[in-house]
Amino acid sequence: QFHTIKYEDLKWDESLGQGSFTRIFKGEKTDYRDGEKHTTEVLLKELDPDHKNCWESFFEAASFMSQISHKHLLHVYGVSVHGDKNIMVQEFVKHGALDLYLKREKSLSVSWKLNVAKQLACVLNFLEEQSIIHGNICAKNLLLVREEDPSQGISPFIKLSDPGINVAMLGKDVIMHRIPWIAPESLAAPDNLTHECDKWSFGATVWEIFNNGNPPLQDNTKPHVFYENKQQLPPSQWTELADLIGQCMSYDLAFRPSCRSIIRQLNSLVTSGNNDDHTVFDERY
Ligand SMILES: N#Cc1ccc(Nc2nc(N)cc(-n3ccc(CO)n3)n2)cc1
Repeated sequence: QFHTIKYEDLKWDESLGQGSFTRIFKGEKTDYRDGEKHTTEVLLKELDPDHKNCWESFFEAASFMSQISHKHLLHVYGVSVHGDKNIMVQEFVKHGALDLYLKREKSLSVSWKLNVAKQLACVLNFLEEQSIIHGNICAKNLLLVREEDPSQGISPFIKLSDPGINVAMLGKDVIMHRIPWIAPESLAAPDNLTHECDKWSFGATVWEIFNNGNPPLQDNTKPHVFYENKQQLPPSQWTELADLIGQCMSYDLAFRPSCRSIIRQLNSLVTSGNNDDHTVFDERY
């Protein structure tokens, strides 16, 4: 269910950091087509050898990404296994993960943020139509293919990355670190994710996007208390935005909006031009 790539056709360049249980490197893959040698720039995502028991879930994520294609879904070329190394070979996305970009770029406009949120809603809708659950939607798993260039009228372009190791495979402590992105009902039953779980995570991710990648919970917050007390993330001063995030992050999953409603509400959140000046979240959060 996915393409296997020969280890000797891969070349490792610089390390680009690490996700949870994985290390990522810039690299190249070589393939020989119609007698010619083609070299492609790739992202090599290595599963940590001390988590090799998760290799099935790691490759499940790869096959998940290989089975469907959408303009806002990351392309996965295939996988390579060499000794105790499990490697997922992905398209190299120029500007990397959105969580770091949000933290770095402090003056992103509200229309930039709205545009990115709409792209995420679009791929969320596509996944729901394909009855596919991602299970790990967050700014860390959004990749920035193209920066905006207002002078050329070029808007940002994002892709959703693979979901990584299935949350059911992860220990309790790791699941705790997924609060507040993981839906509350998934804490108790991480092995039966629903489309509603992805909507909860969508709400938390939109919150991140509009909050410049600031951490949703203060370090001193005990994660499980947040759900026990049915707490919400600090609301935006932009009421319509706060309402949408609040609907997606309903503790009662029946109250979470359909993807169509999410898209409709995002489209009605027109940037009335002047809301770029006032802060959508006040600075103390
Ligand atoms: N400096 C810098 C820099 C770093 C990465 C990229 N590119 C890229 N391409 C992908 N296909 C996936 C990722 N990821 C990054 C985190 C995760 C975790 O999921 N993936 N980064 C480009 C520049």
